[in-house]
Amino acid sequence: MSTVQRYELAREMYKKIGVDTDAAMEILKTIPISMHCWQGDDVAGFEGDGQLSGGIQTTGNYPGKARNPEELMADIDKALSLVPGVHRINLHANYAIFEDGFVDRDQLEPKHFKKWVKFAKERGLGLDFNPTYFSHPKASNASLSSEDEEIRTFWINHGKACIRIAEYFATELNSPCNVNIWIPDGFKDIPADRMAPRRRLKDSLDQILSIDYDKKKVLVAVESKVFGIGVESYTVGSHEFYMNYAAKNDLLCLLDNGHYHPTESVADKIPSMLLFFDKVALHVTRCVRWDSDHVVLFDDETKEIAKEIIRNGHERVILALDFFDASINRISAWVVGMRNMQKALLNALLLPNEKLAKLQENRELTELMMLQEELKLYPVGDVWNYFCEMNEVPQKEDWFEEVRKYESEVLSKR
Ligand SMILES: C[C@H](O)[C@H](O)[C@@H](O)C(=O)CO
Ligand SMILES: [Mn+2]
Repeated sequence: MSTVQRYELAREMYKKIGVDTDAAMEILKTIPISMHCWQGDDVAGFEGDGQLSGGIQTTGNYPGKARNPEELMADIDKALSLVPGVHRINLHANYAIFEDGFVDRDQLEPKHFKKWVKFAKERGLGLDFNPTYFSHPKASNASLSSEDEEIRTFWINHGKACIRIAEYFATELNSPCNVNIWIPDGFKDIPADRMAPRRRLKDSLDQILSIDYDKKKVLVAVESKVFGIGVESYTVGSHEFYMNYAAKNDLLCLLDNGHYHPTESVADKIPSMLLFFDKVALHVTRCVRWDSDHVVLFDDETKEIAKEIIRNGHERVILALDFFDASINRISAWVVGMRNMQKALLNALLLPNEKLAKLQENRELTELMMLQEELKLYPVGDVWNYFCEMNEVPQKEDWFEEVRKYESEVLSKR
C-alpha cells in the first residue's frame, strides 16, 4: 500500500473521532523549532580550544564533528534537509566568526555574526541567540553573580553586546529573536550566603536590560537550573529567582525540562506559566537521571510537553531544543530530535482534545482513561509519513541513508 493510500485510511479513522488530519498537518507546518547549533560540535564554538565548562558535559568522541563555521553550516544544512518544515537556528555567542581579528565576549558586535545572518537569510531561517557565560577563563568562579566587580562588569557587557546582536538578527531577518540567558553560577557545597550572589545577579540583569532595545524584536528569556556538575549544592539562577524576575520585568521564563527535579513535569508547568505570562519559552531535552542532555525521543515526556503546547496555543510557546550527544553521529542526533519533537506535536494535534477535555469536565474519568489509552495506537505514523512526503523529505527511516552517505563522503574525511 502506498503512503497516500495509508494516509487516506488513517484520515477516515481520525475523522470518525472528530479529528481533521489535513488541518493538523497545516498547523504542524507552521510551528518552527529552534535547532541548537551546539549539537554539531559538542558546544565547542569557534573561539579556541573549545573546552567546555559551566557544569555541563558532552560525552563521547564520535568522529566527524564540525571544526569551523563552514563545516557547521554544511552540517546544519544536511540536518535541516531531512526535517519537514521551516525552522530556526539557535546560536550561542561563542559561535562568533572572527574575520578581522579576535575580540573577547564583552566586545562582540553584529559584524561577528554577519556570516550567520547571510546563511539564515539565504535559507529563510530565523535566528535565536544565547550569551555564553561558560567555557571562558573569566567564568571559572562565577559570571553575572560574581563578587569580583571587574569580572561581573565584563559579563554585563557581554549581555548588552548580545542584546544588540539579537536586535541586528531580528532586523535583518525580519523575525523577532529570542535571547536566552543562562548562567552556570553556583556552589559545590553548602553556601553561607544564598542572598548576596542572587542580589548581584539581579543587579547584573537590570544593567543588561537597561540598554535601549526594541522589545518587539528582542524577546529576552531567563533559564533556571536546579544544579550543575561541580555546583551541586546551590544554583544562583534558580527557578524561583528567574520566574519572579521574569514576571516583574515582563520577560520570558525559559523552562528546560532537564533543569528540574526528575519527577517534576515541565508539561505540567506550561499552563501555569501561560496563565500569568503571554508566552513561555522551552528547551526540550531528555534528562537521564540528571541533566544529561540526551537526544529528544518520541517518549511520554516529550508527548506530554507537546500536548500542552497544542492545547494551550502553540503560538504562545517559543520552542527550542537543547541536547548535545557526542557519542553518535551528530547530524543523526539533530534529525532524530527535531523529527521526534514534530512527531510529538503531530500526535497532540491528532487527539480529539475538546472531547477529552469535556470528558474530564463531566468527570467521565473511566471513559477518559479508556479513550486516552486507545488513542495511543491510532495511526499517527501514517499521517507523519504523508506529512514528510508532502514536505519533500524522506519518510520513516529512509532519511538515515542520507546521513550514512554524508558520513562516508564528508564527515569521515575531517
Ligand atoms: C548550551 C546551552 O546554553 C545550555 O545547554 C543551557 O541552555 C543549559 O541548558 C545548561 O544546562
Ligand atoms: Mn537549556
